[in-house]
Amino acid sequence: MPAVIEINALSRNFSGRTVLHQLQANANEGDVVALLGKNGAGKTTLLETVLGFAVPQQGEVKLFGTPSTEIGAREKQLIGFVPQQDELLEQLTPYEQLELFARFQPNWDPRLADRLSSSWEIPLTTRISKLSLGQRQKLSIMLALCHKPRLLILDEPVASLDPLARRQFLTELVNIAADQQTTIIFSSHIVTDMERVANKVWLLKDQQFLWQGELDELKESVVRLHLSTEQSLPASLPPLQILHQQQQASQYTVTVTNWQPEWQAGLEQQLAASIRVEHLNLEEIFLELHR
Ligand SMILES: Nc1ncnc2c1ncn2[C@@H]1O[C@H](COP(=O)(O)OP(=O)(O)OP(=O)(O)O)[C@@H](O)[C@H]1O
Repeated sequence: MPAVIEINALSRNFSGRTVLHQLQANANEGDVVALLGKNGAGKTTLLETVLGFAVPQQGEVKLFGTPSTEIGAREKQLIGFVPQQDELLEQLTPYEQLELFARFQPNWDPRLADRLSSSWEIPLTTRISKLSLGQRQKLSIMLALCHKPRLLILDEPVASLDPLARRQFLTELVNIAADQQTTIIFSSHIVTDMERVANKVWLLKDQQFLWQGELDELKESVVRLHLSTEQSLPASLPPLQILHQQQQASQYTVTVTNWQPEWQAGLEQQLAASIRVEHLNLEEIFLELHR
């Protein structure tokens, strides 16, 4: 079975300025991918390219085994998308918008739609133009979720949601990824949320994936070492890559990548040091990688 998403040597530029360079990644059924990057790193550009909205200058993206710029109506029905700026029809009410959308979606789940609209208190009979930003965002999420997509792409879906709605939304995501084996690509600046639900991370920096792989492996690789030694530390510690280093007398704090637990004993011996390894959460890792 082909991967749900295959990104192959993908490059994008705007007016000669490279935004994405030679990206390579896969996502399979049931993967929940956290797409991370600073403002302007290229997250929206990548998601829109994955969806086939633009032809890349180099490389390609395949969805369900077909180039994303060539997918037909049948594959499109397998995709749910929450864009950064919603595309709701201002003159309709949420009820009318949901009805209209459901008409074109054979897999529409009316019970899920009823449950979400009631727990999210969507004012079903108010014109969309009169809704708050958070209510609009909830409605956009419903349109993407309720037809039971096999691929769900969410570009900053929770920026305007209150903490309660965000928590409910995350629970829905976890459920659909587990129950339906939906593949989810999720971009957000609320990194703690992503850490709760993602099993993979795609981290964009300087036009490339600085990390593309399992979240657990990233958390094992980037750690903070607390060293106590009377020796001065060498400038580099290959194969570790030092991201940041601080010293107070004989105490060093060194944040590294490429860490492997089995190296601890050898490093302690080499540096005549005792070492405590501190594991970081995803937000701390993101900050360390952007120092
Ligand atoms: N249509 C376009 N024409 C020219 N440049 C563009 C276009 N779309 C995006 N860019 C540029 O590409 C870069 C990446 O933009 P993109 O919106 O993909 O970033 P992002 O990671 O989604 O940012 P944010 O977190 O702020 O939403 C930016 O420098 C942006 O100015």
